[in-house]
Amino acid sequence: MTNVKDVACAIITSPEGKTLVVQRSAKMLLPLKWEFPGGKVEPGETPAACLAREIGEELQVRIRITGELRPREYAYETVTIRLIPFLAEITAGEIFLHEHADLGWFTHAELLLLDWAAADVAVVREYTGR
Ligand SMILES: Nc1nc2c([nH]c(=O)n2[C@H]2C[C@H](O)[C@@H](COP(=O)(O)OP(=O)(O)OP(=O)(O)O)O2)c(=O)[nH]1
Repeated sequence: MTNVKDVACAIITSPEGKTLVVQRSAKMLLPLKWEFPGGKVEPGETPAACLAREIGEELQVRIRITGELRPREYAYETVTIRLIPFLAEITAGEIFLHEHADLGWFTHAELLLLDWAAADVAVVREYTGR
């Protein structure tokens, strides 16, 4: 498909096994939907490099990538994205939210109850095994 935007996102887990999710602000596209932190891959950038940059910008922490899930394409009304999910852990820093309305650390059962950005639903199913 033409003009698909690659979006890298991080599924960050804590040592206790909870998963970090962020809530989009009321002023963003997809207002107040929950998503994994990340963003659009820029020209010439690898998805992994994009993720490190976006996580620095959005959360002010550094991460280590530990795995990948299946990329998922989703056609919104105005844009089609390919969401590229990475599994990751925080290696340095304290989270400070720069762009999002809220964040939470959730169990797998709790993840399934959130109001997700539509593209994320398939990723969350694969991740939680539901
Ligand atoms: N970061 C992230 N974006 C997601 C997820 N699921 C999902 O549909 N998206 C969408 C929302 C946006 O349209 C796009 C990511 O763009 P972005 O975060 O770099 O930029 P943005 O929302 O500020 O959008 P824009 O104003 O730059 O167009 O992917 C997700 O889990 N994480």
